[in-house]
Amino acid sequence: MNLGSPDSPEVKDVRRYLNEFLMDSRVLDFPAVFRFPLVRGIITPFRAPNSAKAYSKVWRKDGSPLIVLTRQLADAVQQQFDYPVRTAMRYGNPSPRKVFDELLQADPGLKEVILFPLYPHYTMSSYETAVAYARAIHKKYKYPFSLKFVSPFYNHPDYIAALAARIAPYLEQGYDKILFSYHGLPERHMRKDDETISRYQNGAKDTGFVMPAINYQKQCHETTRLVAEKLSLPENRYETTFQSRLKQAGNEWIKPYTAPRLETLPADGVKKLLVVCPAFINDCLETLEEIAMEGKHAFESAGGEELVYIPCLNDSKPWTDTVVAWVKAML
Ligand SMILES: C=CC1=C(C)c2cc3[nH]c(cc4nc(cc5[nH]c(cc1n2)c(C)c5CCC(=O)O)C(CCC(=O)O)=C4C)c(C)c3C=C
Ligand SMILES: [Fe+2]
Repeated sequence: MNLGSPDSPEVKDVRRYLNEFLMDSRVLDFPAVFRFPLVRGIITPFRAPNSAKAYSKVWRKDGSPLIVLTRQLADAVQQQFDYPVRTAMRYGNPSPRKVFDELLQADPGLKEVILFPLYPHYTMSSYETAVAYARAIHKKYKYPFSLKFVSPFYNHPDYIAALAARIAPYLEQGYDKILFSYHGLPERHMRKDDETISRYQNGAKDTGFVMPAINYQKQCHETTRLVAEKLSLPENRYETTFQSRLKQAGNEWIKPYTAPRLETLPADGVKKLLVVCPAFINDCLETLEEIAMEGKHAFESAGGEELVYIPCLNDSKPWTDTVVAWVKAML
């Protein structure tokens, strides 16, 4: 299960998608009476035309990169797996309901579905909303099978090894610095996540998955640390930043921000920059447009010689093998 995309890069479809996404109380966590006018009256009308232009730049013949690449991962997993493998999206299509219906139609005796949220890091606006939504649909429509969840995996040795294998060939080409750029979050979300984590640690909450003991920001730093250790990166050759800030969701997001850092790195002597985005399992708007296009332009206009974007894990062999192994271990 991944985040989801609009059905097309047309403004009307992007508008519908943004409305669904931003009305999620785990994403824009303001009380509903403020959220509704903010999303419908301010954010979506202004953002939809710009986002539609951005989507058009990366849209493929067969659809949005996020949807197509998630499907390719599922197909690669299916090659090694006897049970049906399907993709579902938190927002837009295909919805968990459609996928649950199809699975049940194909096998009316279906006993169990294992849901794999394609988010390495736990936070309420990504992993938690995917799990909560799938659970709500499962309960509402009284599906006769049980649901199990793959836990967040930001520090799992197999995920770290798959990331290191993805990055290693790029290091051989030579580089001054490698930037680990993660999706950003409003500071406010971090405080809420900290409360959820401590409630869970005190045993008051049974989540059905293994809740990390540390918050999103710390999970991201831990991913960077473990990958750097695995690749023996010297400390002065890598940094962690946070991208994709939506100002209307709150002024203070977790820092440092990716965009301004890309503009100051050349003045710090960084000529060749590698960028990897470990919070995203599949390439999408936020990696292909924001980093590989806009970020590259910003870095190179500020005096950098070259920004090389390292693609997400997608359906790379070490990652596909990891997905297969983890799910088989849960059967
Ligand atoms: C309050 C706003 C947002 C929070 C919090 C947020 C968290 C978050 N998002 C992802 C993963 C993705 N986000 C993507 C797009 C996207 N994200 C936001 C806002 C928040 N995200 C918006 C408005 C959009 C839409 C596009 C745009 O207008 O910029 C995507 C790409 C989707 C695609 O179709 O390609 C992904 C993936 C995570 C992992 C996360 C929390 C850690
Ligand atoms: Fe996002």
